[in-house]
Amino acid sequence: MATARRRKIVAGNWKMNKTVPEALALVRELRGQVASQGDTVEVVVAPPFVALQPLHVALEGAPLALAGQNCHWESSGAFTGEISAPMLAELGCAYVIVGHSERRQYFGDTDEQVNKRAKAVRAAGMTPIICVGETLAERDANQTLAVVERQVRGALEGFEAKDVASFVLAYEPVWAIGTGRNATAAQAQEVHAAIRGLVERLYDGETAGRVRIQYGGSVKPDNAAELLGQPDVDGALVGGASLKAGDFAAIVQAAT
Ligand SMILES: O=C(CO)COP(=O)(O)O
Repeated sequence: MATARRRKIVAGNWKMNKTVPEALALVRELRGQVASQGDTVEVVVAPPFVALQPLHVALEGAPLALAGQNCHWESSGAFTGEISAPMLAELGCAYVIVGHSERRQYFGDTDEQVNKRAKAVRAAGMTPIICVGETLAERDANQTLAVVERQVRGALEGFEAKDVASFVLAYEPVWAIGTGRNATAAQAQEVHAAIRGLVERLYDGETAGRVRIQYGGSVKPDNAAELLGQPDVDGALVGGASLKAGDFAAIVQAAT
């Protein structure tokens, strides 16, 4: 497999948190704290949709990219309450998270829908951050690699190597999300290596060497360095700890 030098990517998934004034205050703080890491680590924030436009303006020239937390697969139409990929691109988003386990659990997102969303993101010129991960019951039943493989295959269906090489995959074990119980570095590395191996089988070594794989699930300042130090862990997708500038900046620092 090609040993490409992958630039680490740390993204904050704010989920349904922060009003617009709170979002502006958080990025104002963050901007100062992550400014110097901008070259070695890519830093991304994914606020609620309503904060995207004000943050787009506030982040002008800052080393912080914007992401949407989800999008619909059609570009427009009668889909009340939905947001399309071109709408997110217009607001300056470089990334869109698709297939987050909360979408799969609470809103019924299927592998096929995740694939359609990822295609819409790519077609709009952005990069999908495709989330996969097993539940505790699946891990206990030794199904982890089978579940993750099914999700990755489903999400990547119909994509070519050149697309996938630029994508971000995020391994987020469901049992580690918001629980304070992170996967150990060894558990994360095992699944990340399996995902990279699968990308090599589906595409080629060059693509597998370039695709970036984030770990997510209770990433905090005190466990980030060990997780991010694993050879196949190319960044972090951070929930709770991304809501505090100091904690998020410390995780970004751990990625440098
Ligand atoms: O779901 C996550 C990021 O997408 C992880 O959330 P926590 O960091 O709060 O566990």
